[in-house]
Amino acid sequence: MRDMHIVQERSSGLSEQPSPQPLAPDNRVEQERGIMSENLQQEFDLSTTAGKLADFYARRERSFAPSGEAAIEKQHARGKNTARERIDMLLDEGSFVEFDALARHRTTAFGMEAKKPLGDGLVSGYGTVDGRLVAVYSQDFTVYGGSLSQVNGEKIVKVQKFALKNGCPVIGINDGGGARIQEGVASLAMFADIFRMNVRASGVVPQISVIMGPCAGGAAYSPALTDYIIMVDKTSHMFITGPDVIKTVTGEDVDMETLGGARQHNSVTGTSTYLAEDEEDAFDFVRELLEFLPSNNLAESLPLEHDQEAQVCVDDLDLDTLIPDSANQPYDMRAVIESVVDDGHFLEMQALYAPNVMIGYARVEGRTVGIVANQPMQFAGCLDISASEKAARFVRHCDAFNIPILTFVDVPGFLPGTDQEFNGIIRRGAKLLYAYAEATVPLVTVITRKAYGGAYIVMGSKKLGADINLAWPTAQIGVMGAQGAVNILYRRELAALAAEGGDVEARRAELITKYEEELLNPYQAAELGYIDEVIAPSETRVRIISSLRALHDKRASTPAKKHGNIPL
Ligand SMILES: CC(C)(COP(=O)(O)OP(=O)(O)OC[C@H]1O[C@@H](n2cnc3c(N)ncnc32)[C@H](O)[C@@H]1OP(=O)(O)O)[C@@H](O)C(=O)NCCC(=O)NCCSC(=O)CC(=O)O
Repeated sequence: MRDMHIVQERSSGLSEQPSPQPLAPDNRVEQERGIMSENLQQEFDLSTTAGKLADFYARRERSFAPSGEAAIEKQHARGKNTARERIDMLLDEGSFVEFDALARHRTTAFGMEAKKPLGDGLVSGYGTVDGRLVAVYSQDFTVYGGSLSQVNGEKIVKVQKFALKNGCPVIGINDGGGARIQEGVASLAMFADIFRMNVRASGVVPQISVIMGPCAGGAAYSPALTDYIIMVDKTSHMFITGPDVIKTVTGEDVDMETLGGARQHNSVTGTSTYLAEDEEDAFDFVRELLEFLPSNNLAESLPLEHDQEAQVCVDDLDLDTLIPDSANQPYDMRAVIESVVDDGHFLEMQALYAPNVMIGYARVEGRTVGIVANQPMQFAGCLDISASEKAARFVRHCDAFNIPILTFVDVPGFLPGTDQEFNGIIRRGAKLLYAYAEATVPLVTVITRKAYGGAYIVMGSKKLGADINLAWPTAQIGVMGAQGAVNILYRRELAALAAEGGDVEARRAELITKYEEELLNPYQAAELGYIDEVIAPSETRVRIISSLRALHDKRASTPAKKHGNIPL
């Protein structure tokens, strides 16, 4: 019989799967066997069973710190945890089962045969988070700077395949110097295998990358192919070419933090999903994210207990006074989201990037929903290139993993300007159209105020495929805002009035009021069936509950094809 840890599960409220049984012995067991580290280098009598076991335990013990204690201290001094400590921080206690702990590189170049640390710079295997299976790998910076070798690349591919076969998320913890220089193309080629597996797994199992050190060159492209990238403030850096190469080629001076620090990738490039304060915060975020996600594209995310009342309650009434009388005055769309989801809890993704649109997860009656919402507090909620791409990728992710999407609309249009036009808003804004139009998951859209022009169509409109479209009495659904419409429709009349010396502004104001009353409301859309129901704001939570109940078993089919051709 084997000695094993008792697997201690986090108490999460999730219904739990049987956990894998860990094999790694704890220290007490090792002590009883009398083979603690001071004895590790001794010779064993391999002609006896006891000697073979002692030799095995010694090898395994060595694999836990392949570069020795000094290297671990150096890693700590950098403000970073080791590859193993990180896995322990992420997984349920004692649940980690390691693969390939005894793997070694096969390179002889540059005297490398003299240094063949066990595990070859990567700790990998499987374990559980909140009792649910995950595959994991973690680069060990203490071994050749965590660089990617042929052997540790094969280890990564092994856990990717394991995740794909067993339908579990795969989490990669990155802390490495890219391709192992001494191995040349043997190392480079492994990137291709890893990228291909990233692409095969895309849309099948959730893929999460946690960046906890350098992640440069080719190494940056594997995280880029995954669904989420979590970066730790100050200690993580991603870039394709580093400061030295940039200086040589372009003459630009740039430091690591400015080039590829966590803040840059969270607020400017949109590469990162979450800016973690420290490593603990990063893993807290990953665990919470995993709670919202299904394990694979054929599974549902696990429902949690909830105490939602399916009828309007006192707290719901706050929404009836949220929308300002003036259409130009902003309000916080987050208040709408928080008032309709369970416990007011919204886990926002990419909060620092393109904040004019918010994306993230919440629950309704205990079940995961994806949320896409214009934010009138930022650029008046306009859609621009960054917001369109951010929301498009999220919609496609939710669709791939069967997560219903709630869309909250207050959008005055696409952001005007030559900057947007020259940077390709036609092509890049079309991504969001594409994403909504191809989505087959339940789609529920609520228009709170402005829904103008093409942006109205994009944001989960009825004809684009949404299942249930709701609007508040404050909704303004039209081709454009009143000012712009009046200036176009009555240009001649207003010019003639100006030439006669008449009161142009008074007439303009009169025409604006007429346009607003006749066309900027939800009722024309409701007459045409593009809005299924006009509801009081306070009825929104209850109506979302009933909509999602009704759509739970939605079936939708799409024509057979290899794949579409989304504008990229
Ligand atoms: C990753 C780093 C920023 C970390 O800098 P630090 O100052 O923190 O640490 P350091 O330089 O002392 O490195 C720690 C140990 O790791 C080793 N080391 C670092 N990177 C390595 C690599 N790619 N291959 C083999 N060993 C490597 C160092 O020699 C050192 O070994 P020891 O402890 O024995 O002294 C830097 O080492 C670095 O810039 N490395 C090279 C990155 C790179 O250019 N990679 C190739 C990318 S090309 C690629 O991936 C393909 C492509 O893009 O096309």
